[in-house]
Amino acid sequence: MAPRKLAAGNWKMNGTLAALAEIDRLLADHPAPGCEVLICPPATLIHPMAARSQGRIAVGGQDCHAKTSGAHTGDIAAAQLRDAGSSHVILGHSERRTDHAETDEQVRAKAAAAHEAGLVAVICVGETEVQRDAGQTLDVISAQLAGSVPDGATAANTVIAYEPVWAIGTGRTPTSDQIAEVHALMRERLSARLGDGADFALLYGGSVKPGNAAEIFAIPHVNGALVGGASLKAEDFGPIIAALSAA
Ligand SMILES: O=C(CO)COP(=O)(O)O
Repeated sequence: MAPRKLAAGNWKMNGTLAALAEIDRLLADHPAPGCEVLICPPATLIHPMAARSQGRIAVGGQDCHAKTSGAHTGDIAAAQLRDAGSSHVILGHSERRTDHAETDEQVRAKAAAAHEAGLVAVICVGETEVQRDAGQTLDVISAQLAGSVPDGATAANTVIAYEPVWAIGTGRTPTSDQIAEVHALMRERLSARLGDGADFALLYGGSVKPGNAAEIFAIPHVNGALVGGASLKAEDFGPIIAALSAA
């Protein structure tokens, strides 16, 4: 099995019901994309987006709790995401690691909960600019992978996204060689630890735009993208989907 190609959008804390018009535009402009398409909107939009996309676009959450239910005000269980129409959930995004002090251990527990609920976990890793400048990138990625990916991870239930923190929302991207180096390392680490590590979809994320998508998708072991700002509008996300379909 070759890794699947996945164009994933992370809407972060953006969008109200009116933004679902972008789904209609995407479906009209790309009726039969040559890759999987996933959008992870704010939790308030999961159910209406799933209803609107009729299974033609996968819908996901941006976080879940490690427990199945209980007294956790403001949190959402993986099974609740699934019940609302999600098939995926982003976990360990750097904004959650920073804003909510999430640790690798917590991300690992959340991913196990996601798997238990039948969701695909999109687990994020990435170095800060200070860590890159200090030459620690490969060590940081190795440690995050080892700590955040649960033992039950398979290519079917887990996707890994490499998102350098300094490239998120900045318009800056690593060089192709820098992305290739990290993706090769991730492939090697997953293959060493998990039976089907060669088949995991590995995404790049951080300032992916229509103008740089084709170049990024040509890099070995890049099987798609996790797109923030450019996933909000069909006119931007559409060309990224087209570039991945053609890759
Ligand atoms: O964080 C990201 C996706 O999860 C990337 O965001 P941008 O594409 O806006 O840089």
